[in-house]
Amino acid sequence: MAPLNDTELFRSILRKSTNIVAIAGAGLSAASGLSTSGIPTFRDAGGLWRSHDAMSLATPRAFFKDPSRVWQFYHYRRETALKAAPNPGHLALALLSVPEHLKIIAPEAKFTLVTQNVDGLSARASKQVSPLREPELFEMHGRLFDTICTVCNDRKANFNSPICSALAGTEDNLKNDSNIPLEDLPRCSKCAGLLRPGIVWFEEVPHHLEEIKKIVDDADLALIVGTSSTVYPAAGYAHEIAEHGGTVAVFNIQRSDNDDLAHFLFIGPCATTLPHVLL
Ligand SMILES: CC(C)NC(=O)[C@H](Cc1c[nH]c2ccccc12)NC(=O)[C@H](CCCC/N=C(/NCCC(=O)O)S[C@H]1O[C@H](COP(=O)(O)OP(=O)(O)OC[C@H]2O[C@@H](n3cnc4c(N)ncnc43)[C@H](O)[C@@H]2O)[C@@H](O)[C@H]1O)NC(=O)OCc1ccccc1
Ligand SMILES: [Zn+2]
Repeated sequence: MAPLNDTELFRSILRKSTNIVAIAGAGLSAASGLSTSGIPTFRDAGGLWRSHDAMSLATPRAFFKDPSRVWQFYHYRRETALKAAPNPGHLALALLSVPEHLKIIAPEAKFTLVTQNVDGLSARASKQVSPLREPELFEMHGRLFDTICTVCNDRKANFNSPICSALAGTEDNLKNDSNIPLEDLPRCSKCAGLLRPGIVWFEEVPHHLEEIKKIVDDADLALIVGTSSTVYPAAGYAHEIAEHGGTVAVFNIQRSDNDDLAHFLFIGPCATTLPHVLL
């Protein structure tokens, strides 16, 4: 059956739901960048950064082969995210984490946000709408603003800009790589070992898989927001929820792989559709 975009009907199902989970992707942050094109999604610009395929840079092999290049890639994304701010889409989802608000639109429900984004904008949105509360948020692919030591495994939050002087200004050069010596790349304050970004790269196991599995198993309503649903295990959750009789609502600027199993499809920029449907 073709997915519906009947907001009233969706709201009646939302009101009766008990376990709501949102699965978010790069499209949620698309509207947050300063430049008109916002924060590029992986697909924007053909998924390229400089002349490199962004996904091929997001692997342990790429990092250990050329840490200078991969650090320039993540430095560029850190600086872009630092200049960005949560958009109304982030805020609409963050409000679902506020019990007083959730009680109004879904009296019996629990809400959890699972994001594939590493830009930290959903966490910032939650801080904005409820400063004192730890958001029900799982950043399953890691955080741009975490570092991990490749020697002693120390994980730290690091919002320094630039994260090290050798990377300063490289974010503006969208053409060529500069070859930064290993000793000038971000180093561990404990053992001076080489730091890597606190990101889950391809072939690496995502975070919080156990907790997320329980939430997906219990979910009776899934909001699939701004994702092409091409990367697993995240891309499989909507299927699992539809299979056990849950309702799936897709929010995307265009048709995407998950539409065939969607009960609701809200086409448009999710910074507009999410507040419109949820608030
Ligand atoms: C390419 C794909 C086929 N490969 C995988 O899925 C691989 C391999 C694999 C595992 N299982 C499989 C099963 C089948 C096939 C392959 C696999 N998965 C892995 O390697 C995972 C790890 C994957 C994580 C990799 N790291 C990321 N990110 C951090 C890095 C970084 O950010 O640099 S993935 C990264 O890419 C994905 C990009 O997708 P989207 O976010 O959806 O972005 P995209 O640009 O594609 O689409 C944007 C969408 O938004 C829409 N949009 C745009 N603007 C708007 C707008 N304004 N409003 C609304 N919508 C909008 C567009 O229309 C579009 O639909 C995200 O997940 C993102 O986090 N690890 C793993 O499997 O480990 C082993 C394991 C696992 C479990 C248990 C034991 C062992
Ligand atoms: Zn260390």
